[in-house]
Amino acid sequence: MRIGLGCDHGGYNLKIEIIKHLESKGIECVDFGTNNASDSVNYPEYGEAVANAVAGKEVDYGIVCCGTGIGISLAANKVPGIRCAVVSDVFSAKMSKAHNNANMLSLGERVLGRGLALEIVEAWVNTEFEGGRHSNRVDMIKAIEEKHTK
Ligand SMILES: O=C[C@H](O)[C@H](O)[C@H](O)COP(=O)(O)O
Repeated sequence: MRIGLGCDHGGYNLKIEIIKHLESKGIECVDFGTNNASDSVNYPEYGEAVANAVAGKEVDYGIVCCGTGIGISLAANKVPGIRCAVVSDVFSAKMSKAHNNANMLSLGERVLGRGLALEIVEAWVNTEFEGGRHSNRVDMIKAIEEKHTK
């Protein structure tokens, strides 16, 4: 599995912890920046970069971090084909994959402690989409996207 990661300055330290964790499990990580926590940058740039890589199948999934996880997820979700879930608990992390087939996860460094954040990542990475009745609903999300991008 190959995962793309991105963040702004507010999510940088959490992103580094996540990369360390994923690499320790043998998961390949591609880092789309930013590269430090001290220079103020704009989260839409990094949300879009990771989302483009996911949509273009350069990576299998994306994980993004900012202060709250909200802004960077909003940017990522503007890229067609992206379903980026902002998550702050383990149950929602599992459901975002199992029911919503989220292809990106977004976390807030100013919201979550390191331990919970890594548990969320672990749960999300190890959960599969259940398909079945949920496939139709995910297709309906795609149909909305198509209706509004024509
Ligand atoms: O949703 C946006 C993110 O939480 C940003 O990380 C946050 O707005 C950055 O704030 P500041 O520029 O005050 O560090």
